[in-house]
Amino acid sequence: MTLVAGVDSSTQSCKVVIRDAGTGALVRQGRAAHPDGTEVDPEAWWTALSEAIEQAGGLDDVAAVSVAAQQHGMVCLDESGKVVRKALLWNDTRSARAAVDLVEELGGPAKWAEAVGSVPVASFTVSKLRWLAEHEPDSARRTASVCLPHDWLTWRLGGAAGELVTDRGDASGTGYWSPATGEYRTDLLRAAFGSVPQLPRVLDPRDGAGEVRLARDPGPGARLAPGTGDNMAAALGVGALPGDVVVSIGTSGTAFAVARTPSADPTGIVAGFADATGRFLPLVCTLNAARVLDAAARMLGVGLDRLDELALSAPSGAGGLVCVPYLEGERTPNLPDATGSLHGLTLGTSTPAHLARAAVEGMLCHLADAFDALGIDPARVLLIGGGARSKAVRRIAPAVFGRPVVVPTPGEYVADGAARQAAWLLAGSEEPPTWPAGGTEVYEADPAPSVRARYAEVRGLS
Ligand SMILES: Nc1ncnc2c1ncn2[C@@H]1O[C@H](COP(=O)(O)OP(=O)(O)O)[C@@H](O)[C@H]1O
Ligand SMILES: O=C(CO)[C@@H](O)[C@H](O)COP(=O)(O)O
Repeated sequence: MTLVAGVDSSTQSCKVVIRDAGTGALVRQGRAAHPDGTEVDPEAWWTALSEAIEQAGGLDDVAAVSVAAQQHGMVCLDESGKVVRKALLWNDTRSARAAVDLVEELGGPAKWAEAVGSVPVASFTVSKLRWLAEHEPDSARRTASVCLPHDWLTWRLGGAAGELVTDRGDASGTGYWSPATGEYRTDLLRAAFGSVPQLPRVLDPRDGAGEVRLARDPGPGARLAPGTGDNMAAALGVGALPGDVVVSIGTSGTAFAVARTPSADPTGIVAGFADATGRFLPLVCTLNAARVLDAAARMLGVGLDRLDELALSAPSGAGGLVCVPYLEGERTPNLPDATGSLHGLTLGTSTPAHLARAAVEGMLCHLADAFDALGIDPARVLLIGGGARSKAVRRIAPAVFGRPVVVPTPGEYVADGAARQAAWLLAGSEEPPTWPAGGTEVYEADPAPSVRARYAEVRGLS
């Protein structure tokens, strides 16, 4: 049996799966937590990855490894390859003003969409680099190269030697690489940052990224696949086909689809990303998703299972109580300084059950807005991510989305997608290897348009 490893280094944690390259069967797995916060020393990702690998039984018998990670994070390295400052993550909104300035300077959002398929908001690497140049000029001066979390972890796995590499999917989240032309827009980077640091070489989906070289293992190691952004890996892991929309409820909420042609939304709501197979991945991202449920459970002093029970015991629409869940500011709509709010508190709705229901419905209405913005009438809506483990989410989602939702067996689809990419590298085939599809459950419910309507009424008041 030939083994492959897939890594998901996402916002809250690092997960490693080890699978049979031929059948896709899960053999071993491990996970470790990431620190809280929107700026993180990349060394903490390395520590978590090492712990998760150890827990998964090591890589000694693994033939290929691929790393998928949270998109957009700004990792700046100096001449000697040392990290210049903590990485600013996708959900760090200090670069919001920088994004506004960049959009204005290029002549408006449509110009950016045309140039790189997306319009910068605080999340994009290009906005973070502008922020760095303006607020920490010393760090900016010491920055010899810039890469993304998955690029940096891949480089570390390769022994922190040799060139930095990335892939189309993750490069498309920088704001200075065009999915339509497949080229860096160093002119945009220079205009944003004042200079052009060294950038990772963008690999094709089937290229190799070297070999794993860990200090304790001086011999030839496993082959490294290009890796990709976590959403691109999730599309591969869940086996999304053109015609599907995937809704992921992780730290971020995302709605995305596999497309054959690049997109360029001049409103900036849909980011025109590339995927990990040579296709494209139009995507809408929110800053607030699974952690809305964590916050509601914390406020109620209960665990997530009890939150589910409470939410399911309350009436649809929570008696008019609506939660607008902008707890970390928001990216879609672009309201970086927004806060969350509750509308419709009465004596009747002041109960734990109503609050739990409002949190679940508010989070889902927010995601349904993201789904609508994609403008796709899909054959299937697939619900994945940590939040899809919630019974209340699975039961209420079809009512809020107004259509059935397909919930794949809870699993680590980002890490699985990375593992599939690693198996693809070994196979050398035209398309990724086909692994048997896992189980799914279809959830159906009567549509509840009044829940969406009430949410739409109050969302602008936040
Ligand atoms: N049963 C559950 N009910 C609700 N939320 C859950 C459940 N299990 C996990 N989660 C939430 O999912 C989130 C983690 O999801 P994940 O997709 O791993 O995030 P990320 O990839 O962004 O780190 C956490 O906020 C966690 O509380
Ligand atoms: O910024 C985006 C997508 O553009 C986020 O989806 C990040 O990629 C973080 O993902 P999770 O940690 O929530 O999976």
